[in-house]
Amino acid sequence: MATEEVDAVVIGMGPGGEDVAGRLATAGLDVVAVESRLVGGECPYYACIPTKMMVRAADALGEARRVPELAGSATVRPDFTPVADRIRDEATTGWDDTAAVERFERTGGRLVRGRGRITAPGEVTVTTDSGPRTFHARRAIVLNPGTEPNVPPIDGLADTPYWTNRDAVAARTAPESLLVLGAGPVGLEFTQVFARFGSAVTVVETGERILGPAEPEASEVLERVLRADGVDVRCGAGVRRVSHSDGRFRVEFDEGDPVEAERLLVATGRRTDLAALGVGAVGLDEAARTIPVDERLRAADGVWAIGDVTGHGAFTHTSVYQAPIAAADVLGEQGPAAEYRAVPSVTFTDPEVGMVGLTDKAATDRGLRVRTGIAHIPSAVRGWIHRAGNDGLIKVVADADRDVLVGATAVAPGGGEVLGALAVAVHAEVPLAVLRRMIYAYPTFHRAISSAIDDLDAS
Ligand SMILES: Cc1cc2nc3c(=O)[nH]c(=O)nc-3n(C[C@H](O)[C@H](O)[C@H](O)COP(=O)(O)OP(=O)(O)OC[C@H]3O[C@@H](n4cnc5c(N)ncnc54)[C@H](O)[C@@H]3O)c2cc1C
Ligand SMILES: NC(=O)c1ccc[n+]([C@@H]2O[C@H](COP(=O)([O-])OP(=O)(O)OC[C@H]3O[C@@H](n4cnc5c(N)ncnc54)[C@H](O)[C@@H]3O)[C@@H](O)[C@H]2O)c1
Repeated sequence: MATEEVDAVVIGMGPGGEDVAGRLATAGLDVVAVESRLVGGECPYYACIPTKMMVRAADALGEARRVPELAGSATVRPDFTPVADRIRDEATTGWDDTAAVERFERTGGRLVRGRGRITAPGEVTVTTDSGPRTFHARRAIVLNPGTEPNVPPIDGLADTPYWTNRDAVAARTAPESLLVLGAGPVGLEFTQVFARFGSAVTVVETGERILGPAEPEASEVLERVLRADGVDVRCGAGVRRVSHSDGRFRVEFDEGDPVEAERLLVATGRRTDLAALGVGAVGLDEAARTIPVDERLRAADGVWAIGDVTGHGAFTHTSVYQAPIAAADVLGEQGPAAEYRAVPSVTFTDPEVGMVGLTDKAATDRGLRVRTGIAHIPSAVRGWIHRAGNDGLIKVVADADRDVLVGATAVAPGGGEVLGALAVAVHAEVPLAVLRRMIYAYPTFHRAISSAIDDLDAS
């Protein structure tokens, strides 16, 4: 088998891989991109985009149900078909990546469909349907393998037709009943969507609260809202056994009664497989979960890594933030280095949970002298006007020694949008004195930021 000489090989065409491969090819490099599934990765076909189409529809149902409290009457009869059609036709084109492949090939790059593995320094071997192909990358190997759903080793689970996010986004109907394992962002977005479409949903979390890494006050608000949506929320619950018969799942717990449901969604986090990627060949730890990278995304000599696998936040915006930095470094160009003090994230429930920087606990664990302030949305003017669906709060975390915000959480209608101002404050390390004297539009949800900062002063 002859080795093919190229300038760069990109393994994995997630959002970041697609970006970096396109940039390198546009710059004139001979680029081979290796993708085993769909060009574009998890986000457009199985994650961000289809789930947010679901969320948009579920939000419309949620708002319509608030009409009686605010504006007369409305009859809501949920139908999942428009959502399923939109995901199939608009978001994923029937899970077909032709347009993305053509977009990449227009940059001059070549796509090789198959699984890539580093087989020696500078060498990638791709297992394709027509046999292995080996490439020698003169300048760079860029790794963007993303993550796979993590399926816990629960007795019986592997033998059942459980769903992961990849199955749930392809649903044609909302199940009559759904049991969700895991109350992280994935589990909670699906939980609320299907609950609002009429499924009887139970969400089971081994941790002591939902959305564990968030501020506890955010978890509390969201749990209350989910319960009001009719969701059975079970925290601190150990699953002992899962079985499936006659079209129904049965889940047994370490304590308490078993639960039966038509569908079971496993949303218990993500996993990587660095051994399969062959990173040991370039001196990296194959047993690790993530690939450590420097501020230019360098992982080893001639190897860069971007996206979820770097462990800097499993978000599309992280992957596409890192991609141009890595591409510039491969091309030997000057440019800004990666900084992660203000990585934002939004869990797109209603209310949205926007977070940036450090939580109170994370800042305290780092040894900072922390002060926090909270403003509750229902008692802010806009929240009071909003009434139905006004659950939420803004919590700010300040470094008392430097008088800047190091983290913030916005749980609110449009909490992800409210987060924008807080993300600027944390990223740019805007002095608290400046945040105190600026003008916040009246009556907006984001005006509650100034109340949270006042609360900080009072604490
Ligand atoms: C249900 C869900 C909802 C989400 N919602 C959001 C959201 O709203 N906002 C947000 O920012 N993030 C969201 N995320 C996270 C987001 O999907 C990821 O962070 C994003 O896809 C970026 O991942 P990535 O670039 O690391 O690679 P991925 O998108 O995971 O793509 C990696 C690609 O590499 C390929 N690959 C892997 N190994 C190999 C190999 N050896 N050879 C060839 N190809 C390989 C895979 O097939 C895949 O296509 C969500 C995730 C899930 C699961
Ligand atoms: N809106 C967004 O930006 C968005 C949306 C979805 C996902 N994501 C990203 O995708 C990643 C994966 O999300 P996720 O929610 O799958 O993972 P996660 O790791 O955030 O949450 C998984 C949850 O499952 C629980 N769990 C683990 N084992 C369990 C078991 N056996 N039974 C019950 N619960 C169990 C964990 O305690 C945890 O709370 C996240 O890191 C997030 O960054 C982002």
